[in-house]
Amino acid sequence: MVMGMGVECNMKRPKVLLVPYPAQGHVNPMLKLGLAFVSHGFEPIIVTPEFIHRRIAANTDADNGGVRFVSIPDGLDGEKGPLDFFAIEKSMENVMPIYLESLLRELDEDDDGKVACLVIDLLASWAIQVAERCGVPAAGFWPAMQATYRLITAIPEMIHSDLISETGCPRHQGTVLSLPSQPLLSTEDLPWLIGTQASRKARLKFWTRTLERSTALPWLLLNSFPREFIDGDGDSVDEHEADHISTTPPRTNPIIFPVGPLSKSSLTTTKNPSFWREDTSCLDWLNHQKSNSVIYISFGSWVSPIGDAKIKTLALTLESLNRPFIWVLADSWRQGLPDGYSERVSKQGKLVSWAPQLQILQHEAVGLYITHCGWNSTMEAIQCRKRLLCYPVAGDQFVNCKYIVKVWKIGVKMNGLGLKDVEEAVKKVTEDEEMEGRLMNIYQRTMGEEASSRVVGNFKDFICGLNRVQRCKDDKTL
Ligand SMILES: O=c1ccn([C@@H]2O[C@H](COP(=O)(O)OP(=O)(O)O[C@H]3O[C@H](CO)[C@@H](O)[C@H](O)[C@H]3O)[C@@H](O)[C@H]2O)c(=O)[nH]1
Repeated sequence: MVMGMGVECNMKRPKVLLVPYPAQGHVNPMLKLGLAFVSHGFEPIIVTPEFIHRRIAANTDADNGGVRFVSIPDGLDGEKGPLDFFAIEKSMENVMPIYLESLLRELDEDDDGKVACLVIDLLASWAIQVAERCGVPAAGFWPAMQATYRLITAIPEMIHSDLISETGCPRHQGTVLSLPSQPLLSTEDLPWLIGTQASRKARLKFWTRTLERSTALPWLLLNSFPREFIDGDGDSVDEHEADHISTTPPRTNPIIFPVGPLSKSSLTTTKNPSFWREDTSCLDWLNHQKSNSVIYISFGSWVSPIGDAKIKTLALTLESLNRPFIWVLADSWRQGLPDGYSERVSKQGKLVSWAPQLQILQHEAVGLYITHCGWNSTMEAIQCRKRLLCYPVAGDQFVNCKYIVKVWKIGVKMNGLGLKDVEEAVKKVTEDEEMEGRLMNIYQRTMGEEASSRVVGNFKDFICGLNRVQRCKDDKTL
């Protein structure tokens, strides 16, 4: 199934197939990347599993600026409710590859232009083997910070130095890790430490397989800003207390091109492809609130629910804070709310299932953002210069939180969701008079003129590399 309009053009345009991991925080930046390819004369096609395709088709009215979306069968029943990480992994490993392969071969034989390249989200590393089988060049895509990428590439070294076990468990609680030019992280921040012992083990296996497959890639497009590591030592822990992971950066392959943050693409105003219908009524409500008064709360799209008990605690906290709020809470998470809660707070706040997040963050009535520290949300908050109250839940969010709190100092980590925890954090961020200036600094560093021109240059360098490979390929077939 195909949707979205291709750019009207008679010339043959080489195609680029973009394969995101099927989650909102991955498809959004992939679309922006696709738009960058459009501006270089390519025809980008984003390939998603059917369950995602159906959601985007039902909830997004926007034209995609010349990027096409194409679906492939996934063998999943997305109607039944949220799919978990392992169900999606099973589909990616066992069902989707043959369909991507036949789509790729079909498109490559198309008279309108051959497939020049696949851009593959490293969390969808299954597609690397498909590209290899079809003899089409492939670039990796890393949707988050380079710091997290380095942490993942350091897995073999961490096992070797006995910092973690073969199954990914930290050997000692509270061990501090030091990667060159990065803030000190603790072994508790490792991205695969989610859920039960068995799930942690399975997630580490997912990452080691990803690493093995990605060594074959010549390029990696990174959804982070150039020079991420320039002042990376915000923590004051004595270096000697840290366990060093000395061999990083360990690999020369792939060549890394920082082309982000793709959430703030200067190329276009094309909207994100929403998986859920946005409740825009909160924008009108915001217009009636005082400047800087509203707290926005969202835990992104791809977190295990924080659980009924925590939802109840946060609900009561928000009510007691007596400040206006907008809380993104999917219907499936609402059973944790106290009885009659929605009616009780209907004057104070708005509960929405899915929000126009960027527009909310851009609004002057919003003063604070309680966030799970997903990478796109973090960059959107910086774009809108909003102070952050951090409550990381899973994956890379702990690393992002370290940067927000310790390196850039534009937010505070909350120790819990109870009234005292949240009140303390609110006090700390609002009383910090220098935070405004630091937000401006990190905005300039990530999205200012110099950063933007480096991003444009990096993307051009990548395209030059791709064209060189294409010329070699063409020469060989002559
Ligand atoms: O009501 C909402 C809530 C979110 N968003 C958008 O959805 C995206 C969410 O992205 P992100 O903040 O990165 O969160 P997740 O969707 O949870 O992203 C997953 O993918 C990211 C990129 O790899 C990781 O950093 C996160 O930890 C992981 O959970 C952002 O663009 C938001 O603007 C909306 O439009 N409306």
